[in-house]
Amino acid sequence: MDGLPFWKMHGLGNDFVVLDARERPITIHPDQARRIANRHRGVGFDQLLVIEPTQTPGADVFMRILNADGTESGACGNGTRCVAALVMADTGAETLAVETRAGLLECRTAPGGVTVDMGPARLGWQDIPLAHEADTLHLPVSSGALSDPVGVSMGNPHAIFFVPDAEAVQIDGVGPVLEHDPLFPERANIGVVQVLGRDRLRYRVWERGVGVTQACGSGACAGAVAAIRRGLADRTVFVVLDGGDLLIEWRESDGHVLMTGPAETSFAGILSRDLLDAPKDA
Ligand SMILES: N[C@H](CCC[C@H](N)C(=O)O)C(=O)O
Repeated sequence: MDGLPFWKMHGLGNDFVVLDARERPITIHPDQARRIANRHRGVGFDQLLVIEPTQTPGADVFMRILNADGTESGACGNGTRCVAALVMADTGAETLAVETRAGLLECRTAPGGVTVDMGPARLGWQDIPLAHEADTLHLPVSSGALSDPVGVSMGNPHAIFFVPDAEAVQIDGVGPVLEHDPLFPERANIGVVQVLGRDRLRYRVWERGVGVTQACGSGACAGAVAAIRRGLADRTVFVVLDGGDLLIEWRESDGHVLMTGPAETSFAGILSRDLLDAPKDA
């Protein structure tokens, strides 16, 4: 059966369909992405990641990131670990430079998985971006019991709300409302953080273009940066997500955020032509 090979991978349960376009171009339209993302009629994924060649000096590959709703993202931390693990296993390299829309991410093998330099945390209101000037340490947006978040971009927009009990938040209720708040012209990933200690944060997420996921690497980075900016955590913290823990360091010397965690392959498969030639209204 003619079709398109893929790998199904995940980082702490944040799951991906990975396509390798290094040898031949692959174009996935938003409606095709939505069809493949469908967990009943397709394969199912939080993000679809396409590995592409790049001419950018210093970069080894380009990684295109599509959310389950077909929208593009500039960052995907868990996905970057998975793509890096796949390509490094293929080439035998111990390091890899992954280019995304948001910049060049240096990856290296680490005990238990992969360390990614996610680049600098972007803290200015235009970087998030916001619809108008605001103090990114105290954003003027709220819904239900959530209010007064910190805005951080890791190449994608995040609003981080601090709560006394992360498990008590009805994130599938407030998440979609906040994701689409007019303060966020490009929408936003919505994170809730409960501080467990100066070196440990509990983080749950409503992802832009996806919904509730088991983990969000860029969100864990944003949550750590937000907690450190608020004086609630030290510069190296464990972030406890539904799917497991990530180690995050917000490096003092250059403001870069380092994320270390697992990258796992579930299976390899073939996307059938039926799925790829999906009707345009999929
Ligand atoms: N799961 C990804 C985040 C994807 C963010 C995406 N939902 C967006 O539109 O920014 C991560 O591990 O960083």
